[in-house]
Parts: sequence; C-alpha cells; structure tokens
Amino acid sequence: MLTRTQALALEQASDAEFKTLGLQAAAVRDTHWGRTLTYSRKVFVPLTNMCRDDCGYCTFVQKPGSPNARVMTPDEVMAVVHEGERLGCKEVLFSLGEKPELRYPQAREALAQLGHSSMVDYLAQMCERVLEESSLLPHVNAGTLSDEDIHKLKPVSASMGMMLENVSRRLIQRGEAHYACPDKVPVQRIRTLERAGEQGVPFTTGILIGIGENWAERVDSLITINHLHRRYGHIQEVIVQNFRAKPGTAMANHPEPDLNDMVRTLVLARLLLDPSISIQAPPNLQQRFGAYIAAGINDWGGISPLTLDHINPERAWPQIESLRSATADCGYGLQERLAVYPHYQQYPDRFFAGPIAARLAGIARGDGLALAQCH
Ligand SMILES: O=c1nc2n(C[C@H](O)[C@H](O)[C@H](O)CO)c3cc(O)ccc3cc-2c(=O)[nH]1
Ligand SMILES: C[C@H]1O[C@@H](n2cnc3c(N)ncnc32)[C@H](O)[C@@H]1O
Ligand code: MET
Ligand code: SF4
Repeated sequence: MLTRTQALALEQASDAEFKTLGLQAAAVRDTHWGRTLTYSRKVFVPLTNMCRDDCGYCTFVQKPGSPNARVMTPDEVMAVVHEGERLGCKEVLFSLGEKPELRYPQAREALAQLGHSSMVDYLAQMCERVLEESSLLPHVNAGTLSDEDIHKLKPVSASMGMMLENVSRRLIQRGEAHYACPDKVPVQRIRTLERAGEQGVPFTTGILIGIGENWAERVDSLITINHLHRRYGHIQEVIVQNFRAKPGTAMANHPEPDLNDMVRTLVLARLLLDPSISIQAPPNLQQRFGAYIAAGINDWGGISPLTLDHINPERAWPQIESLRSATADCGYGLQERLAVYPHYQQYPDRFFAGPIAARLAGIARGDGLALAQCH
C-alpha cells in the first residue's frame, strides 16, 4: 500500500508511470477479488427530493414550492419495490435529501400528514415495510446521521452509505461546491462514518471527484476513509464518482473530470486503500468500461432494470447483458451480489440487529433469496 508521501507524489507521475501503476492496481484487485466483477440489481427510491443543503452540482434537490418537490407516499414506494421484486431486484436504495424538515415548513407538513416528525423516522418505517412485505434488502443513503438515526436504521437496513465526497474545508467557502451546506461540512461527514463504525454498520462511502478539490485533498479523503476502516472494519466499499455538470446548477460551467483523471484516481484508490475494501465506479457516468477495469475496480455498484439513476437521470444504466459482455471482453466475469458484502455476513452479531439480522440469517441458511440464486 502507498504511503501518503508516495500518493502525493503521484500527482506529477507521467502517463507511462501510471501505466505501470495501473498494472499493479489490477494485480491487487485480481489477488483480493479475483477475476469476477460484481453489481447489485436494485431499485432506486428517492424518498424525498427536498433537502436542507444546496450543493452546487445537484439537480436532484427541489425547493418546496417547485412543482417537482415531493415526499413519496408509502404506496408509491411499495409499488416501485414490488415491481423491482418482479424484475429480480434484491436491493432498495433509498437515496434522499437531508433533513428537509429542519429548514422547510412544507417538509414538516408533508411528514406530519404521513404521521412522522422527521425524514429519518419515515425512512426507518419504510425500510421496515420493505422487509415485511418484500424480499428486497434496504440500503439507505440519507447523508449525515446522528447516533440515534443510526440506531433506528440499523435493525431495518442491510447497509448504509454516505459519500464522504471530500475532506477539504475549502469547498465550504463562498463560491465553492459545498457553500452553505451544513451536511457537507467535512467534520460532520467524518463523524457519521465514525458513528457507523462504532455501531457496527456495513458502510458504503466514496469520493466525488472534480468538484474543485485538488489531488492532495483526494489523497487525504481516501486516507481518512482508510483510517476509519482500520479502526472499525466497516467500510465495505468506496465509490469513486465523477462530477457531471448539470444545466441550471451553480456548477453548470465547471469542467468535468476526464477519463484519464478518473482512471488515475481509481488507481490511487486501489493502491492506497486496504485491499479488502471493494472499489466501485458507476458504469453510467462514462462509457469506457475497460479503462475502469484496467484501473483495478471490482464492482459496478447498483444497476437497475427499472428505475432511473435519479441523481444522474440523463445517464441511462447500461443493460446488464451489455455490461456483462463488455466485462467479458476484458477477461472478467460478472456476478450479482447483495447490498451487503459476504464478509460482513460472517459477523452477524457485530453487523446486524433485529429484523434485518433475521432476514440475513435466513438467506445464509438458504431460505429466501440465496446469493446463489442471483442472476
Ligand atoms: O444509482 C446510484 N447508486 C448509488 N449508490 C448505490 C450503490 O451503487 C450500491 O447500489 C449500493 O451501495 C449497494 O452496495 C450509492 C450508495 C451510497 O451508499 C452512497 C452513494 C451512492 C451513490 C449512488 C448513485 O449516485 N447512483
Ligand atoms: C449520492 C451522491 O451523488 C453525488 N452527486 C450529486 N450530484 C452529482 C453530480 N452532478 N455529479 C456526480 N455525482 C453527483 C453526491 O456525491 C451524492 O452524495
Ligand atoms: N443527500 C445525500 C448526500 O448528498 C444523499 C443523496 S444526494 C442526491 O449524500
Ligand atoms: S447532493 Fe444530496 S445533500 Fe447535496 S443538495 Fe443534493 S440531495 Fe442535498
């Protein structure tokens, strides 16, 4: 594994040097993850698109008053879940705006009508319903979480996630991507990762590249994730996600990272992080699958046969079969996985509680949806 000094020095490395490093990264992946990449067949449920933050790159968020601002009803959620189940999905990714009730009366009213006072309460209830009424496993991506939030969500979700994005405090200054976003203050994101570790939650995180950060700040963000994983052993995967510029946002004219930047960052992540951490890059935000595989990724993340990627709705998911053939062209297999990685299922007492523990124990015994039955 690289030291911080070595990682920082890579900023100056030539394309030829990166070619050699890419071979090393791919070798680390082959040793620890084998020659089969994974993906999770999932549905995406944007429980609410109202959010107390205003990230400069986000088109998901809608201000109350806009005709598109909403909180999904339980029936709407369950309709997506059941349709996903019919199509063979095994994961429900709840991805939502952060604590809109703390900023907007309209969000408080919408929640009150549903019988809740916070979005996390409503989220926990919907996770519980998903477990009671379907075979899918909830994975929640609700941003920063308090100790109580995690305690509430752990018994009803297989795993949780929150992109660290970046640890740089520069990005919260006026004119930067995270200006006036209380949930993007680095220490808040780091505390969420820490709390998840303390409470034993299999956790997905990652970095968002191209939002104004520099190479050293990427290195420090990955090192932060690695330190937390050393302490708690709970980081199941790290997503390296590339910023996409969206019309109508504050960052509409901000340059997007190119493929070379993405590849260099994937190589950095693979050589810097503990090799037991899965490295994922989304296949719908660039189309050069082979370049990512060569850079050492072992996972394509969630792919949906049903729902849009609501965060990047203009980027269609590849068909699973076309991803399989592109992956095969590079000499790798493609296999479905669950929202929680197999390693964590070996330590149920630490990582699972309540109804989700019972469901995962059932899967391990072979009733319900065994991984072997995955497509
Ligand atoms: O479809 C998506 N899936 C996203 N995922 C889901 C991911 O692809 C996997 O499906 C899950 O992490 C299950 O392992 C996230 C999960 C997180 O915990 C945090 C952030 C993301 C980001 C995305 C995303 O932008 N689009
Ligand atoms: C779920 C994750 O999606 C990411 N996200 C939000 N907006 C964009 C965008 N324009 N481009 C790429 N990623 C984005 C954020 O990092 C969030 O945490
Ligand atoms: N609001 C959360 C975050 O930014 C999750 C979804 S982003 C559309 O991390
Ligand atoms: S990226 Fe997440 S936190 Fe930021 S505005 Fe969008 S929904 Fe809110």
